[in-house]
Amino acid sequence: MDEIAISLTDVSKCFKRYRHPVDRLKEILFPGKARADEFWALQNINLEIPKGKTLGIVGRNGSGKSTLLQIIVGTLAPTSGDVHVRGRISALLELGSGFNPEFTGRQNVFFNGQLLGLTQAEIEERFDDIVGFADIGDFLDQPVKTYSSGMFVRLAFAVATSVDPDILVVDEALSVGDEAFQRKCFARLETIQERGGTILFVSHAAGTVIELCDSAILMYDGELLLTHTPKTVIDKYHKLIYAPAEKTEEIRREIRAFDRGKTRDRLIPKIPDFATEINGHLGNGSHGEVANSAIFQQGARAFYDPEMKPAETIAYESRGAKIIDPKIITLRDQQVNNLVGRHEYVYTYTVEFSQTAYRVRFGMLVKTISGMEIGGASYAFSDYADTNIVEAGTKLVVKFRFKCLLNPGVYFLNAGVSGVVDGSFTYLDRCIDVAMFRVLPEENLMGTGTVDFVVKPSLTVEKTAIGVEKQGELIETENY
Ligand SMILES: Nc1ncnc2c1ncn2[C@@H]1O[C@H](COP(=O)(O)OP(=O)(O)OP(=O)(O)O)[C@@H](O)[C@H]1O
Repeated sequence: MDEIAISLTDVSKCFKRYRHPVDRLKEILFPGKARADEFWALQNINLEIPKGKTLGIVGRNGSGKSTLLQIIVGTLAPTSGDVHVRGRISALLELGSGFNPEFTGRQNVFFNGQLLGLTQAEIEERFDDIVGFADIGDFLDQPVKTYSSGMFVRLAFAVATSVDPDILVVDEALSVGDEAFQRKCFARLETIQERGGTILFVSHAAGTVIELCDSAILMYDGELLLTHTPKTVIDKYHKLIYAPAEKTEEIRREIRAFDRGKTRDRLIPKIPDFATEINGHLGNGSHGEVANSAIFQQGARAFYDPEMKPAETIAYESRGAKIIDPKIITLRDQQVNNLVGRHEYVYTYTVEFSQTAYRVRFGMLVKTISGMEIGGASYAFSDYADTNIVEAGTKLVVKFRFKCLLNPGVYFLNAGVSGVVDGSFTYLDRCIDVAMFRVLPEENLMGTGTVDFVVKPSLTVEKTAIGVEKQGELIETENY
C-alpha cells in the first residue's frame, strides 16, 4: 500500500459574496439577516495523493485550483470536510504570499524561512545557496515591492525549495520566470522527486504537466471532474475548453462518467507487447525467435498491423468539418503502422466540410506514449488554392509527407482542422490519438531517447596506452 501524503475527504469551501462592501459591515452589526450570496468554490472533493508522487492540477480560471491548494497548505479552512497532510509542506502560491513587500529580499529570506519552520542558524546555513539560486544580484538588498514578478518568483522559489520540503506546492509561479530559470526550477523539482518528495503542481502548460507529473486532476467549477494519467486529463480538459458553450454540460457529464467508470488498469496505457505481436504477425512462436527474425535485421520493412489501434480516440465536437480515415501510408500508397526509422512516409486524412469555412488550416502532431509533443506541422488551404474559402460540401485529402526520425517505440498522432465558421476562428474538427504507429527496432541502433539524430560516430586515436601517438587514425562506422 502506498503511504498517503495528503488526503481530502468531502472537502467543500463556501465563500460569501457581498453585492456591496457595506453589506459585510451590516451583517456584523445586525446579525440574523444574511446579506451575502453563498458561492461554493469547492464541492465534495475527495483526493488521496501518495507520498513521493507528483500531481498536476489543471482547470480553467476560477475552477477552484488555488482554493484547493490553499486548503491543503492550511492558509484557508474548508467549510466542511477533512484534510490530512503528513510531512513538512512548503508552498509557492500566488505572487506576494509569504513575503513582506516592505522588507528587502535578504530580510524576506529570513522572514519566510522562519515561516517555513527553519531556525535562524538553518537559514544562515542555506543562505548562500538560496541567493545563488535566485541570482537577483543587488536587488537582494532592495525592498521586494520594487521587484519584477520574475525576480520575485526567483527568490520565492529558492526559499520554498531550500527547506527540503516533504511536500511542495507550486501554483503557476514558474510560468513567470525566463527559460533558463525555468530549467533550473525543473531540475530542482526533479531532485525533490528523486528524494521521494510529493509535489502538487498547477499549470496551464500541458507539456509540463505531462512531463513532470505522475497523475493529474481536472477541476471544473469547483468539482473534481477527473483523476487520471496526465495525458488523459489534459486531453479531456482541452476537449472541454474548446467545446462550443452549448456542449460543455454534455461533455462535463461524459467526463464525469468516464471518471466513475475507470478501473485502475485504465490508468496505465496499454501498449501491446512488441515481441508477442510481431511473433504473431510473422507466425513465430517464441520471444527468442524474434531477435533473429527479419524485422530486426537491417533492411526491415514497414507493414500494417490491424490490431494496433489507439485504446481511445478523443474527438472534439466538430464544427463544420469532419476528419475521416487518418492513416500513414508509404510513398507507394500502402497503409502501414510499423515504420522503419529514417524512411519517408505520408500521414494523410480526408476532411469533409459541412459548412463553408474561411482561413482553413490543417494540422498534425506526433506524441510519445506519455503524451509529450515531439513535433508536428500545419499548413493553410490558401497555400495551395487561389482562395481561402472552402465551400460546404467540399472533400479534401490532406497529406503530410515526413521522414521518420524517431527511435524505436510507440507513437501517437493527432489531426486537426481549424478555420473561421460562424464568424469565429475555431477548431472545425480535432482528434486526439487518432492513430498510432511503431518504429521498428533494428540491429546496431545506437540512438537513445526519442529523436533519431542520425548520428554518424567517429573516433580518432590520439594516444595509445603505451604512449605512442597515432596521428590521424580514424575509425568510422558507415552502416548507420
Ligand atoms: N475570498 C474569496 N471570496 C469570494 N470568492 C472567492 C474568494 N477566493 C476565490 N473565490 C472564487 O472562487 C472561485 C475559485 O477561485 P480559485 O482562485 O480557486 O480558482 P483558480 O482555479 O485557482 O483560478 P485561476 O486559474 O484564475 O488562478 C472563483 O470563482 C473565485 O472568484
